[in-house]
Amino acid sequence: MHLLELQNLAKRFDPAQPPAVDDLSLRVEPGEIFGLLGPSGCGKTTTLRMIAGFATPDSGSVRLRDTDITALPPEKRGIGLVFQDYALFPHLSALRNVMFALPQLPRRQRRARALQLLETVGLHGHAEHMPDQLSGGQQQRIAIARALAADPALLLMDEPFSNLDAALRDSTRREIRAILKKANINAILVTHDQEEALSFCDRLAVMNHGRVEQIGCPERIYLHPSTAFVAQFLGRANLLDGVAHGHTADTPLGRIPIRPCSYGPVLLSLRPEHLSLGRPAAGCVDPDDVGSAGDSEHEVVSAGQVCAGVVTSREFRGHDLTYRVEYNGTAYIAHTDYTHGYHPGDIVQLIPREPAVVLEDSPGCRACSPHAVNHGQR
Ligand SMILES: Nc1ncnc2c1ncn2[C@@H]1O[C@H](COP(=O)(O)OP(=O)(O)OP(=O)(O)O)[C@@H](O)[C@H]1O
Repeated sequence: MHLLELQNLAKRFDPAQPPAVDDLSLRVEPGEIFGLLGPSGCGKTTTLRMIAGFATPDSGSVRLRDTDITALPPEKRGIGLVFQDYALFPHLSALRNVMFALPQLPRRQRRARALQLLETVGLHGHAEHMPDQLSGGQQQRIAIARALAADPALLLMDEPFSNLDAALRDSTRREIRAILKKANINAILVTHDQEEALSFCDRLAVMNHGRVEQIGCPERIYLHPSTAFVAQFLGRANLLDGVAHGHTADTPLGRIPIRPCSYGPVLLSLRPEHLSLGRPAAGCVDPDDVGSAGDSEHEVVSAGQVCAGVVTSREFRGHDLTYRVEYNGTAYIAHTDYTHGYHPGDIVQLIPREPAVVLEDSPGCRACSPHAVNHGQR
């Protein structure tokens, strides 16, 4: 049984505009922390609001533990909510903020249950503190304790870390993931922050224009993006046109390995960390000489040759270096370790270290087997 199943959900606010959510289907499994990731306006919050019952879908259904909850009011759904602004009562202590969410219990039990929930989120020792005596991360943990008071089947978190500064955001994210996992709480995180989604979620859906572009675990989506949008939204990507011949393709960088096996015109994604730089080999082409009159030796760059470009920028990032290299009018990005000593103006070879990924937006490409270009849900 799936924990949550969204089937063909659609929502349009303005008939003159494209739908905010367009035929969206996905499943969340028990025990999972699931992410909805995408740029601003792609429909993440509208999807979350339809799950919570604050927005009514134009069509489609929401099923929680095999029960259709599409028509149920929010308070009957058994779903908890955590917002980015915590929404704590400033005049109530941490304990009383949580007790407020337990009106159904007698006072003594309320106190005991609230203390238990504070313990779950690691704030037992802060029960009597007022919200303004707590850090943003601690306030968010109280908001989570409060959302867990009703023992929800699912916790929805809308950009819960975006009000925290960078250092606190990282540690709060780690702590809250550990809390949710330890207490076996199912959660859906909405975020536009790709690093947050990759590190916090077990699986995620990447959304664009109200639709799901790809669903899968973070590694899978990062290493095997299905579309150019996913490749570029999750980090940086070099996009290359090519013609595939099975496990290789002819591209502007020469003949390079690809995956999965394909034939015909392809669009490829190559992560910057999968492109390394080297000193140009003897006989490698100086880009300024390519096609220059009277230099027959260098006039044509043959397929299969790994070619040389010019370093146009070098960005030191501590753990690695980012280079921009211009070759034949195209800028390529390469991440290398910090021991590389190239500088703007240097002539370097661009060397793919991993196979480039064939994207589903490839024009007219044929996969070697029916499933080879299916990037799947997991
Ligand atoms: N109540 C509403 N009335 C009219 N249009 C709306 C309403 N809510 C959302 N929209 C529109 O629907 C689209 C999707 O909005 P939504 O808030 O779901 O996106 P999002 O991905 O959550 O964006 P963000 O990350 O900026 O919050 C946007 O174009 C938005 O302007």
